[in-house]
Parts: sequence; structure tokens; C-alpha cells
Amino acid sequence: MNPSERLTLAAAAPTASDISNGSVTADPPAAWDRVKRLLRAEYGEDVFSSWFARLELDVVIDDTVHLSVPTRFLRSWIQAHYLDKILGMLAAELPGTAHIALNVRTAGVRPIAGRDHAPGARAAEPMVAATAKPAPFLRAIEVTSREDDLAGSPLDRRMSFDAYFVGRSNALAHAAAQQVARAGASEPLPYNPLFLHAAVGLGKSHLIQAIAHLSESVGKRALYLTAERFMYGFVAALKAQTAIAFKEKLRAIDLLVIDDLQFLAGKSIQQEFCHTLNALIDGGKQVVVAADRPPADLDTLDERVRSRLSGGLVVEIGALDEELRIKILKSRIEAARAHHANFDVPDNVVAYVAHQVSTNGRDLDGAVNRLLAHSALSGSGMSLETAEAAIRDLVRNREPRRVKIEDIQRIVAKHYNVSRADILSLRRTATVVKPRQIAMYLAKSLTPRSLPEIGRRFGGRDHTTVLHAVRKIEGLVGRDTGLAEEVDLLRRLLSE
Ligand SMILES: Nc1ncnc2c1ncn2[C@@H]1O[C@H](COP(=O)(O)OP(=O)(O)OP(=O)(O)O)[C@@H](O)[C@H]1O
Repeated sequence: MNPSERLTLAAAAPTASDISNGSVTADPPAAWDRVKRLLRAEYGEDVFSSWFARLELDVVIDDTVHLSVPTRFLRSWIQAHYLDKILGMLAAELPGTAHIALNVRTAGVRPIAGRDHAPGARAAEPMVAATAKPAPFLRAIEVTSREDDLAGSPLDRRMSFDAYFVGRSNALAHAAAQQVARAGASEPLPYNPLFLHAAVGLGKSHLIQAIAHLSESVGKRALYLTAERFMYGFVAALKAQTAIAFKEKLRAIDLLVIDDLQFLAGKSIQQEFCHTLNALIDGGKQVVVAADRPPADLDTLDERVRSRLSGGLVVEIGALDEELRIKILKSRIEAARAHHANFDVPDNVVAYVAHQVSTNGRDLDGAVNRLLAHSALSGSGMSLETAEAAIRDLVRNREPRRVKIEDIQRIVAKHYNVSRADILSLRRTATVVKPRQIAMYLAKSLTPRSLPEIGRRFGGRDHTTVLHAVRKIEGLVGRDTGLAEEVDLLRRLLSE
């Protein structure tokens, strides 16, 4: 599906007769069960278990159904291939559904599925919203009017410099961000473009939104867009024949901030992005970009865009050290106390949580949510024991899983619709050889087993057969993006 098709996601409302003859229901969980059954029937068990088995209903707010998946990869895939289909089904099963918000969830606290009609209701209280960050595309599919096509993505006022803590891992990024934000509109630009990259939840979006806030407060015209908002904005403007206005708007600003650039897809959109980038930089306008990897690793991006992005300052934000994690936790606890005066977390508990939850800022938010929920339930003070119980699942979920060769064989076999016995057998038909070689390749890359041992576990094969399979798949993955995506999915299935 190309992005322009995705703009037609406004759902057709069910007719009165659909409702009166009982073919639709106002009960979100029941409607969602029906949609899942329909998806299984339409796409078959294999596709269903690959893409939809872990797609869950979170909550329905007004006309938007909030769904979630555990990984960004699944979200991108579903978004690109199945979203309009799911929206059509949901609209038929759940009257009044007009939009889907597809979130990436972290383990643990989730809103309870149901319909919430409260005027202006949000998906969750702010802390929860931070753990289940709305997918960028949500803002994109909300594009409905010509005026909206030209608007930026909403800024989160909590993501300011004041609320951003600085440590060793982000000092350089923070200093560069401050300089870029504070530079006067007519001053020479310190770094252009400024490219920030980091793994999930380490504060990229926070920092670049802080740049946009501060720039606006010193009188500059800043536009903050997720890469997907850029894509949809441009495509929507094209459809509405306002593309010139869209480009002019982009070029009339002092600062363009683009988030999650790794999601920029499509040749013509990349070309447009490249023109915009060149026009802005050459015209002395500041560009700030954030992504989950450095420009050189953005494989799907056009070489010219990558080299232009590498031409300014590229800074990585590293893992949050323990001191930084303590500061973030304390600030979140303090913020929660504004609404829950009895929520008191002693320093030794904060230190314990900071030590245990070492992954990222989003998990720290998740940990505070859990502490809050436990303290509300127990009604007593927050002891180390309570804290340990509260964050147990968060910590356990983060421990790297040891992958077993049997699991690899089972999951690969299921994915390719063959049996595990086929994989271990001597059969040499193509339908069995490919999954067998992929399974061997994954066994080599995901387990510490030696080639001879892998050979033994694959029906007593020689180590040279394993080596041949590993080399072959390695080579193919480098050339064939379809296969690379399949292997990536299998890896993720195995590491979850
Ligand atoms: N240095 C920091 N100071 C304060 N809060 C932080 C810091 N780093 C991360 N956070 C918080 O951690 C959470 C996740 O951060 P953010 O959304 O900016 O991550 P991200 O790098 O953009 O992740 P993603 O790649 O998933 O979009 C937010 O609540 C953010 O405020």
C-alpha cells in the first residue's frame, strides 16, 4: 500500500440497518475478538500468527480505536500493509470508529479496553501515555483538512529543556541542541543539519521537541514533524493540490525538526525531502533530525539524503547512566505527587529501581506507573519489597532470552508452513531447503553453538553443510530486502 492510499483511512460508518439487525456491537472487546477472527479467516493462520497474534486492543476513545503491538517493526509492517483493512473491519464491527492509533507498548501497565466517551479524554494519564507513546502515523491519519495538511505535529509541552537531565551520555547532544535553539535567526548556524541518534527511549524526541519549544520562545518559526507526518502532509497536500503551499510553508520557516527519520519511505517522498533539505540548508535555515541510527545506517534512504545528513553534526545519545536514571525517576515521582499526595518513594527505593531498570526513559516511566499502582493498592508506604514486586515483570522482561535451537526450528517451520520433522529430514525440495538454511543461519547467529553441534542438531548433518547454509543466507540477506525482512521478523519472534 502506498502512503496516498493510507490517507483514505476515514472509515465508512455502519448503516442503521447494520446496527438494528445486530451485526455490529458497541462492546469493544467483543468487536475486537470478531475482527481478529475475521483477520484469521481472511489471511490464514500463518499470516495471522506472524502479524496479528500480538496486536491488542488497548482502549477506544471517541472515534479512535487504540491498538498496540510489542515492537516498532510490527507496527511499521501492520501500518504499511494491513491498517486500512483493519480499520474497515473495525468500522463495521464497532459503530462510530473512524481512526486507529497503533502504539508500541512496553511490557506491563496497559489501559483497560473499553469505550471512554469523556470529552477530550486522552488515551491514558500522562505517565501512561509516555510508556505507550502514540505512533507517529496517528498524527498523520488525523490529517483531514487542507489546513491540517500544512500543520506540524503537536509538541508535548512536558518535553522541555527544563525537564531534560544531562549526564555523560547526552552532554554533547544537549549542548549542541541548546546552541541550535538559542542561535538568533540572523546568526550563522552552529551545526546544520544537527542529527541526533539513539536507541529507543533515550530521549531523542524529548531533546528535539525541547529545541522546537525554545526556538519558538526566542522568536523563531519552528516546525516539528515526524517523518510520517512529513510524508502524509506532503501526499495530502498533493491530493488537495496544495503541494506548492506545503513546500512554501516548509521553506518559510527558520527551523525544521524531523523526528523518527527512519520511517521516511517512498522514492518520490524521499526526493521531496531531499529538495526540502537542500533548499532549507542552502537558504540558511536550520534543520534538526532524529533517528534510531546514524545517517550511514539508514539503508532505505537515498544516498544523497544520507550524505547531506552526515554533512552537519551527527551526535549519538548513549544509554542513561544510573545517576541520570535516578534524576529522571525522582522528577517523575515528584510529578505524580501533584495528583497523589500520599505517593512517597524513599531514596533507597529510587536507587534500587534505577539500578534494576537500566534500559531507557520509557521503562523508567513504566516503573513509576507500577510503583504508583502498587502504593495505591497496598495503601502502605513504599518498601523495597513492594518495589521489587511492582517492577518484577519489567525487569524480567528485559533479561536477554537464551534462544534454543529447538525453538528456532519450531518457529521457522511454523512460519514457512512446514513441519519441524521436515527441517530435520533429508528432503531436498526447495520448500524445505530454504527454511532449513534460514534456521541454521539463525542457530549460528542467535546461539553460542558451534557449527558441528548445529549440524548434529539438524538431523546429523556435517558442519560444512551448516557453513554453506550460513554463508548462503548471509549473502542473500544482503541482496534481497524481502528475505532480510523475513529473517528480521524471525529474529524478533525468537527474542521476545
Ligand atoms: N535525559 C532525560 N531527561 C529527562 N527525561 C528523559 C531523558 N531521557 C529520556 N527521558 C524520558 O524518557 C522517555 C522516552 O524518551 P523519548 O520519547 O524522547 O525517547 P526517544 O529516544 O525519542 O525514543 P523513540 O526512539 O522510541 O522515539 C520520555 O518520557 C522522556 O521524557
